Amino acid sequence: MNRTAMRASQKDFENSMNQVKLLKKDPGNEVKLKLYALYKQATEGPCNMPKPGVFDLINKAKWDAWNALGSLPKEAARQNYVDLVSSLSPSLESSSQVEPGTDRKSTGFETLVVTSEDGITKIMFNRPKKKNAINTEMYHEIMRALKAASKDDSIITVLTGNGDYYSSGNDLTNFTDIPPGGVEEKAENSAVLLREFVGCFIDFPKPLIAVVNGPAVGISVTLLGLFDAVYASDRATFHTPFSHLGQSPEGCSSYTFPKIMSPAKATEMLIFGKKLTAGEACAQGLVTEVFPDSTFQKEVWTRLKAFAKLPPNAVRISKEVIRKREREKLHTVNAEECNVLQGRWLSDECTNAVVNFLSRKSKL
Ligand SMILES: CCCCCCCCCCC/C=C/C(=O)SCCNC(=O)CCNC(=O)[C@H](O)C(C)(C)COP(=O)(O)OP(=O)(O)OC[C@H]1O[C@@H](n2cnc3c(N)ncnc32)[C@H](O)[C@@H]1OP(=O)(O)O
Repeated sequence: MNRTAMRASQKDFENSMNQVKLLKKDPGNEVKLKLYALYKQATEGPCNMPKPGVFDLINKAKWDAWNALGSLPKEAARQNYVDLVSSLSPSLESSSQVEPGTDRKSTGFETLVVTSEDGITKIMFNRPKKKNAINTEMYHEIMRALKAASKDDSIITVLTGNGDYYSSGNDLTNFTDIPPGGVEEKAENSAVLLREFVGCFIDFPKPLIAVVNGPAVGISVTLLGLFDAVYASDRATFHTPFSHLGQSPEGCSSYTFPKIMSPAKATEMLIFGKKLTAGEACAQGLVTEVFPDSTFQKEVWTRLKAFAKLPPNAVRISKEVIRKREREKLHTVNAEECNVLQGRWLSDECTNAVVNFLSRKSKL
């Protein structure tokens, strides 16, 4: 039906708003911005809000889209909204039909799938469409899952990723939701969050195993220095491009990496951003063993199930004996790294790198 000659009623408008919620496929940022702008124009009229600051990327993009509609009348905006939604209709389907393996809640977590069986608690990053980038919610959920795993009856805990990536590290959109207190407050809160997050890995009482199913970036790599074993597919790569991002090492890697792989090799990774293959990471001691991707899951899980049959108290006590001497030192290093990073996040070097990624000008 050609709706352009018609005037959309309030009911049509409301129906379209409901249809948007049922979109199966993400229509993309450009369409979402258009929908947002038309909705605001249809309900509030022309944009007369103050322009958001340069760091507030998402709100600035929304403001730009709304402001670009100028003095378009409310009725016309309502009609354009209805037309735009109806043009998206091929992708309108019930949200219950979402395929498995997408970013949907399955176990009380939005960003993780956490399962426990055969003496193993598995924490799987579950944002495959975003390469398992760690957003603020995921930082909190990982901490919650680790705290629960430390108390459950499993013998070992495993972290892995859903999809083709292990994790692409910190979600760079974490830089965009700036609170009323401004970017300084955001940096301060983020340093507190990061310190608590890394602290959960330092204090974890059971063997912590990484099953690195694909490329790993940033904090998902640095944390590996705090794991008890790291098994990697030969598809995995290990990349810590902190200087490129105007940032500095975290996850205690400024301390663990030089110890694990020698100061010079750690420098190549942490300062110069050298990306290691799984084989190279194994040669440097960061990875315990590499498996061909075709047999990776089968071989690793067979091995982990055997580990999980060991006597639980012996396993836990041995981990304590191996790790306890280092714990205090690691907490000190963690605090220092977070402190330095807090300053880095406010630097032009970091801001430019994040803006370039978010405006699609750069990728690693
Ligand atoms: C003011 C202070 C606030 C600070 C808050 C910080 C809190 C704690 C920080 C702790 C310190 C951590 C540091 C790090 O981890 S540094 C590493 C950061 N990661 C990156 O820089 C990776 C960026 N991603 C890429 O370069 C590429 O996406 C990648 C090479 C990983 C994959 O490329 P490919 O072409 O294969 O795939 P796409 O780029 O198309 O990716 C698919 C979609 O996923 C989105 N994506 C992927 N990674 C990230 C990410 N890290 N952050 C945000 N979004 C990510 C990508 O944009 C695509 O999305 P769309 O489909 O919507 O376009």
